[in-house]
Amino acid sequence: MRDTTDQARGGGVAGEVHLAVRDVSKSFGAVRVLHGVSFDVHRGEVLGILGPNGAGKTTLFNMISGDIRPSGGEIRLGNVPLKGEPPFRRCKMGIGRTYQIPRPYSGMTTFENLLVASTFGGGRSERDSYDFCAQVLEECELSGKANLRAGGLTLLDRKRLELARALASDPQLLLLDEIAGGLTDEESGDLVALVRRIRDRGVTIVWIEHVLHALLAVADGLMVLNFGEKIAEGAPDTVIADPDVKRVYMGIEG
Ligand SMILES: Nc1ncnc2c1ncn2[C@@H]1O[C@H](COP(=O)(O)OP(=O)(O)OP(=O)(O)O)[C@@H](O)[C@H]1O
Repeated sequence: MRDTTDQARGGGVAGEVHLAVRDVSKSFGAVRVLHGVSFDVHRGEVLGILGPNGAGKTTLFNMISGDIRPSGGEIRLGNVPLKGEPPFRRCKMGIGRTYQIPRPYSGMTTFENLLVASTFGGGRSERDSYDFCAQVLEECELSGKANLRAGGLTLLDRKRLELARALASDPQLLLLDEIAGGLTDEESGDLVALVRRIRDRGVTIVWIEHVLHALLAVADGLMVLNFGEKIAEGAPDTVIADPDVKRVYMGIEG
């Protein structure tokens, strides 16, 4: 049985603010990486985050997941300030994430990787985890790979496993960091279909991605970062037509 209530895990009503980021900044020593970034993500929404290399996108995720602390500002899950909550608590509160470079336990099987995420990350009992992880494997089209060592999987399957591990903690807010990078068009199409299925279950998704067509296929809204500052936010069509975005992100002079 879970040791956290649905409310404590950020359970709530579709459409309400699920994640609130307010005036968040981060500096590493004298290097300012993010400055005064604010945005909301509504429950059930898919927000895509774009920005050139080094814009501060992953740093933002690291602060939401609790891997690093902001230098200033506030992050709230619903109405709950996340300040002071360590990553494992945030995971139990319903925040799941993937890493840009997949981080499976390579010596364990695919299924064992999910069990670890489900029991330690999601707080499920081992007994409950077996059925739950089998469902996640099926959803991520990894059932046939359940007993293979994670270290021997193809790139697509490693990306699927990275996503499956995040899902095994049963998140209500899922942070995806460049899961389509390096895949063929067909493979990234499969991944988009999977992200849509997860969204259709009501999971809120924030997706950092350079593969624009993958993001545009599923995002309800886009936000663009450049040199640590938000330069655009809104409906996908409006954002990609924005002259600043074209110049900065796509290298097109308007
Ligand atoms: N722990 C750290 N110490 C010092 N500098 C860091 C640290 N983490 C990130 N940075 C710097 O912060 C900046 C933003 O990095 P970040 O990884 O957030 O960018 P990004 O937008 O995710 O880029 P990419 O698209 O290449 O993944 C970079 O200049 C990076 O070198």
